[in-house]
Amino acid sequence: MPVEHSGHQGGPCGKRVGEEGWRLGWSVPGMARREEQAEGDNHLSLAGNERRPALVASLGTLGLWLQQDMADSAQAQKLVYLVTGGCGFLGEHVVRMLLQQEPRLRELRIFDLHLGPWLEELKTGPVQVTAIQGDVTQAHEVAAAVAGAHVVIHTAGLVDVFGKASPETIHEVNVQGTKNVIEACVQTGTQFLVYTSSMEVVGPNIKGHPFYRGNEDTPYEAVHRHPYPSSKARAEQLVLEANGRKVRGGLPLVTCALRPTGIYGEGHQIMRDIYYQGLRLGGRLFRAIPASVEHGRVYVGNVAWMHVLVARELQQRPALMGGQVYFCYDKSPYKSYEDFNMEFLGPCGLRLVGTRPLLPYWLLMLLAALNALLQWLLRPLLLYAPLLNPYTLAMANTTFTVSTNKAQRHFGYEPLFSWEESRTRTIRWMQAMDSSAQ
Ligand SMILES: NC(=O)c1ccc[n+]([C@@H]2O[C@H](COP(=O)([O-])OP(=O)(O)OC[C@H]3O[C@@H](n4cnc5c(N)ncnc54)[C@H](O)[C@@H]3O)[C@@H](O)[C@H]2O)c1
Ligand SMILES: C[C@@H](CO)CCC[C@@H](C)[C@H]1CC[C@H]2[C@@H]3[C@H](O)C=C4C[C@@H](O)CC[C@]4(C)[C@H]3CC[C@]12C
Repeated sequence: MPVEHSGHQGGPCGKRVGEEGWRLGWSVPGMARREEQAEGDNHLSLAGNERRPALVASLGTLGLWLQQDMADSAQAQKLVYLVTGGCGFLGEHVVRMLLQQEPRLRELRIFDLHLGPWLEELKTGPVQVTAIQGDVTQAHEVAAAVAGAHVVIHTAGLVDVFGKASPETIHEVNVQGTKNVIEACVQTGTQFLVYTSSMEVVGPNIKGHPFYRGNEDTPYEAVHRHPYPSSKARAEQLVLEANGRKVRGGLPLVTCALRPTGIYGEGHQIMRDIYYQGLRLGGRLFRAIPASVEHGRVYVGNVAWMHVLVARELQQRPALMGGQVYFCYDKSPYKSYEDFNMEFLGPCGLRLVGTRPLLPYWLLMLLAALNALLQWLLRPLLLYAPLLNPYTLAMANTTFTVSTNKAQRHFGYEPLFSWEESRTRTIRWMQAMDSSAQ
């Protein structure tokens, strides 16, 4: 069961486009709808040109419309957005979703410790895309990036439940980094802040209590010992407490937090690791968790869409949405962590062996504890960071699922991608990844 993070191997996952294929082909259903609408408008104006007697009057009206249209779009394209962590798994989807779905965007700033080469392709579009290499733990770098932005979407974070980084570093990035973002908004006069929180600010808790299809108001004993959930919980609290603070110029800061459950989709590193692990095991994975343990999952495109929508609607309904938290949800089915992964790994040729866990839970716990010990012993020599440790085992083995419509009620959220689409896109990405490895 203990596995290390993957090396690269080819596998039976199909032969399609190269690894970057999902990036090049990136589009959303809403985009198609906007194109259809534009075509519809063209038909209308052509039909108008055919009616000769009314031509002079129509041209005059057309001129007025055009002027109005140009004025509208000049007026419309006025907002500056900043996405921190914009080159991460979720951040990249948020960036692309904003470019496709936020017509009022004038400039999009992407702030990240590591900038991706794919940013270059975005710079040729109508929106000014500004890539900023920077560190959220450096207050002056954050302030410089935030200055002049209308909206900040703060997704940057250190996501580590495997013991790769020290607790101090996790705290520094996730808590101090978030403090820096809040202070930058206050000092420079940015009024809207959306924070990417996590289901883990709620649970699962260290006692292993199930959270079965709960919502934002479900009582749950949130107890954190692990540095990652503790840091996310503290950062979320800071963001929510900052709601209503006066920013430079005197207007109130409006903040809210989105709490995704386990995100999946194109670019998901852990899915990649599990896939390569399965290949190393001869195309098999061995069931470790009972199928009855439900683990909440949400498609990355829908999480990105929720960020775009919440950022937009926060400006329209600050009184309702300011200081609120929203779970991220869609129509992904409720399943165990392993069964859910098989929705994608299965079509890529992997098999989950066993209808029940193959090892007793006490043995898994022992292996997880052994991994933790090995990590500690080997730390001076090398980084040993397997997927299985006492914390990840507890996460995978505790029911935590969400059932809510708060986002729909507060800001009209509906998932942009159906479950079938989310599944297909994720499978295609895995197949592309596999063919590029061969
Ligand atoms: N992946 C999930 O399942 C999941 C679930 C719930 C919440 N989240 C949250 O979503 C956010 C994004 O997670 P992700 O899965 O995309 O992770 P990721 O590691 O892919 O992305 C995080 C990004 O933040 C950047 N970053 C890290 N430290 C930074 C620093 N000091 N300064 C500037 N940038 C820095 C990284 O370079 C990276 O691009 C995180 O805040 C995470 O806590 C993730
Ligand atoms: C016990 C193993 C047998 O197959 C499986 C171990 C799986 C774990 C590595 C993952 C189980 C649950 C995952 C977490 C969850 O989906 C939610 C998260 C919240 C987010 O904020 C960060 C990622 C994560 C902690 C995610 C990490 C991987 C798991 C622990």
